[in-house]
Amino acid sequence: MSATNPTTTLITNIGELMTQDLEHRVLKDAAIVVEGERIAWMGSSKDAPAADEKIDAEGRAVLPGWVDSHSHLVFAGDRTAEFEARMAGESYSAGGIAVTTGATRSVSDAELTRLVRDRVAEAVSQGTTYLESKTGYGLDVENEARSARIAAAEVDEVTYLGAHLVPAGSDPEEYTDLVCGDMLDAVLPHVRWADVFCERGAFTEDQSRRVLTAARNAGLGLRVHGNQLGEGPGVALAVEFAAASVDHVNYLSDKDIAALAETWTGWDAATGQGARGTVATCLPACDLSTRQPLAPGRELIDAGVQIALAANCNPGTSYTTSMAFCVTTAVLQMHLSVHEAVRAATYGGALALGRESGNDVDGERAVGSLVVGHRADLHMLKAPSATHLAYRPGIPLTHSVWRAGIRAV
Ligand SMILES: N=CN[C@@H](CCC(=O)O)C(=O)O
Ligand SMILES: [Zn+2]
Repeated sequence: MSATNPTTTLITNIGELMTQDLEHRVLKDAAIVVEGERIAWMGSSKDAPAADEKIDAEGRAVLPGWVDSHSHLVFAGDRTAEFEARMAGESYSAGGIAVTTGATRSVSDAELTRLVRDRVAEAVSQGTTYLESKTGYGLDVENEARSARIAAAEVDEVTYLGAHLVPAGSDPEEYTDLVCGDMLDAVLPHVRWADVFCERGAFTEDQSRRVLTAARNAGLGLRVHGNQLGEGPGVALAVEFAAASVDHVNYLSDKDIAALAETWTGWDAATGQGARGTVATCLPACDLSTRQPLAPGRELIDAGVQIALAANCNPGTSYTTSMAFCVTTAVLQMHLSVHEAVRAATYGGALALGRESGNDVDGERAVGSLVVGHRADLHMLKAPSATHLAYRPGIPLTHSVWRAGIRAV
């Protein structure tokens, strides 16, 4: 252990340490040492070194904290009435985004910040330790820039989603110009990613292509909301632009699955080396709340596609921050194994955000897996194994959480 930072915590007597590392190791009767913000040591309890502080896990399981790579946390208001109508048989349409945009524009910066902060706290209390949020409920230059600025202060990764909906009364082509021009310039200091809702009722293939091109030229990483409400060009566009992820992916043709798989052929899963492909991000809470077919996570994995699971917290389609619920659903209804589901919600999310391997020199530590040198993002369960996440559905199983080495729960 380094002499420069004497604060070390040994967590010992871990019943199951699911590392989600490249070897997919699951250690029994394990221990882990956290030093500052990093993982300093992992191994068998009996070999554990001394530390400043010692915590007895009493046989509980420890996993990486959840990496939630898709959310829309910058909003005010809710859409209870729309949800009730949907449960009564209405179908989801993108138009509801306008309702949230009106509510979001109407609150002060301080109130919007408080709302985002409360949602982050809710997520962390359930084991989420790394969180992305999109803009997309501002939809004009001033309000998109405000959303991006507030998000940048509260979450780990910010995605620009000016291309969420064409505001009522705007010409779609002129609005797309704005998204690619002044609005992009205004958000740029605060964001690392750009996204486009490529779907009927939102942005066409051509408009989406323009948004992705402008964002790429501005140096942003790309993601796409695609194939949520029907088959469409979203996946093909994401592949064409080498996007980091395509999200939703409910309606996929065989060609879409093959195209996604093809993006991963230059990447070696055993070493994490080579060109990363496009992650398919499945959003099971959203699928249930919109009564869409669950994304074909099993087929995607079997085809060789790296997938992520994310909560997609937003007031329209998925008003939850619970990654555990997504993992449970992925096991019970999407036919993933527990290990696969936890991997998609940790390592998979990190892959989707380009944070699965880190540079330990400049502090950009990797997240989503438990490896010496990676960020100490730990999730201890009130259970002896991760299997309990699916075996005991709906039971809050978070016992404690460390985020960048700091005890958060
Ligand atoms: N599908 C597009 N965007 C959000 C929903 C936005 C809303 O309805 O407010 C989603 O990811 O599901
Ligand atoms: Zn979304």
